[in-house]
Amino acid sequence: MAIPEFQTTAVEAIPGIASTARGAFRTHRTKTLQWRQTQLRKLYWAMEDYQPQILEALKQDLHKGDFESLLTEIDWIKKDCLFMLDHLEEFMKDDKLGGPHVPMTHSFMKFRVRKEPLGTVLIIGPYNFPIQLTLAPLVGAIAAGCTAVLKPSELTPACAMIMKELVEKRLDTSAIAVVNGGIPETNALMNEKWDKVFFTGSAAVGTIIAKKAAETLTPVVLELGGKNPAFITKNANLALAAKRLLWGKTMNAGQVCLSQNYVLIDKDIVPTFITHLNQAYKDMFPNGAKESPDLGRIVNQRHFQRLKKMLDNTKGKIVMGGALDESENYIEPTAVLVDSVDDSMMQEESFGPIFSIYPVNSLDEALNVANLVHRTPLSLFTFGSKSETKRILNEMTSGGATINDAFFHASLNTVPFGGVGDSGWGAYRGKASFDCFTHARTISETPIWAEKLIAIRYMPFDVSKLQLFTRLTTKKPNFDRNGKVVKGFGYWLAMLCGLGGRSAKGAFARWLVVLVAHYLYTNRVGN
Ligand SMILES: NC(=O)c1ccc[n+]([C@@H]2O[C@H](COP(=O)([O-])OP(=O)(O)OC[C@H]3O[C@@H](n4cnc5c(N)ncnc54)[C@H](O)[C@@H]3O)[C@@H](O)[C@H]2O)c1
Ligand SMILES: CC1=C(/C=C/C(C)=C/C=C/C(C)=C/C=C/C=C(C)/C=C/C=C(C)/C=C/C=C(\C)C=O)C(C)(C)CCC1
Repeated sequence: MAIPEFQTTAVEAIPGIASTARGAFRTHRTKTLQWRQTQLRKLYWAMEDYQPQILEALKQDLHKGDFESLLTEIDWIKKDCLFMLDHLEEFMKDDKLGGPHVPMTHSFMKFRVRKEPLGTVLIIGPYNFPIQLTLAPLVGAIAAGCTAVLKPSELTPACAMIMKELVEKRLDTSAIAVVNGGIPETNALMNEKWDKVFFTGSAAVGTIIAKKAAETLTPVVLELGGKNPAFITKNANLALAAKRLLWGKTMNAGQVCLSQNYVLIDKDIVPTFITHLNQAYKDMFPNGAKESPDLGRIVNQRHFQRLKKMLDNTKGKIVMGGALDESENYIEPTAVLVDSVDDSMMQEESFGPIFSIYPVNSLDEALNVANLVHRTPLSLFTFGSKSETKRILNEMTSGGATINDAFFHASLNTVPFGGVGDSGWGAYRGKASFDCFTHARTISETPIWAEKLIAIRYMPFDVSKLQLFTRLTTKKPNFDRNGKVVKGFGYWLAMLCGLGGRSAKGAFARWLVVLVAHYLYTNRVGN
């Protein structure tokens, strides 16, 4: 089966496509467990059956090797479908509210949280993992019972066309559609009313999307990029740090939103680190990176030129790699030793196989620089002692973080993934994907028979009844005006009854030990 030639969707057709998806949601059929399961099962098999075409499309668009395409794109989505199918019924169930959430006075009103699909959603994908980052949000949308329109990146046209075909041939086409194109088509889509827009891409375009969505108070998820730091201290295993950080910059030719932009490293260990980096490079690419069937290419000329400009403008020194070949958008994995935060290699998001090494005098300086370059990056990486790692995690935030490695925290499709601040809003993957497209709707049910009990709320009010109500529903604070915990009579009584245990479990365990000890003592041999 050949990959169809890229074709943009007619802008005039877009309102109709959106309206069909909205209409499908209004039929309520996408809310059923059966519809969700069927679509997820069909998506799973579509990924299996279209595997050869997807592999070919990823090769055409990004020169992606089969190993990466299977691991991070095709098998990723299959795993997503299976995870959702395994947990869907459990995720869809109402959360019954009781215990600490609902006081005794409200206990007969059956408070619960119902999980409702948000409605019809728009998913806008980027080019770097074109299949994963367009279809993984779709898995969440289907699981939640939403209808969806996908807008894959036009920079990976073969993948965009395969996704269109796959959706149109295998899924419920009145509920799920693919619109192909670039800016005009995305603008036309954004002129429609959505119940959520899920955008993955650059901060610049994310800003455009968020502004437009704000006009109609449409909620948005933004999965953006960042200038991600790696910290290396004298206590790190330098050979391992070099190897693992090189991995982070070679997967998908470094076109990974999470990969390190720069490495902050103690100045005394810079030469050793560079030696290890070059050794790791030789081990990974024994015949040179360009000859490797595993290393991808930069997606297009524009991005090739963007990366070339970063290298042309640097005042730093290339200490690994440095070769470029415009004819095939090839950039060798490259490290540049820099001495200023104003360097082009520090200022721009690399999103390619190039990164900078910035020597520092101390961890204090490293933290200052990192907070200055980008205070809320998508990820950060630490290589050092436990206490240094603790300090870095405490003094600098990020969407996610990995200790002793490049972006490994994002290598699992079942744990939440997202940015913080200007590297992203919202999270998905695993249960978070279901929650992302779900409205948590609190429901209560007032029993008819309870009318007398709750008549206190009606005018004319009776203050004496309010006092009783307040006594029943209000807890006394166990702290004073200075924020200090007050250990009153209740506290000491609980401690005494619990034999010093602070929780019911602890008290139970203590009493159990006492009773067993007592039993053994009274029944001891010779008694
Ligand atoms: N956090 C994440 O999960 C994540 C994942 C991948 C990429 N990224 C980020 O995405 C960026 C690279 O991806 P990209 O180049 O595909 O991003 P991009 O922002 O250029 O494009 C993303 C999408 O927006 C559309 N688009 C582009 N310009 C537009 C405009 N002016 N108006 C409306 N829509 C427009 C594109 O067609 C595409 O579908 C990097 O910054 C990277 O860090 C983030
Ligand atoms: C436990 C047993 C074994 C050991 C198995 C081991 C150690 C397996 C290790 C597997 C590894 C290293 C897997 C790495 C996976 C990396 C992935 C999936 C990376 C994904 C990256 C992504 C999705 C990037 C996303 C980018 C984004 C969102 C932005 O641009 C055996 C096998 C030894 C024996 C049995 C028991």
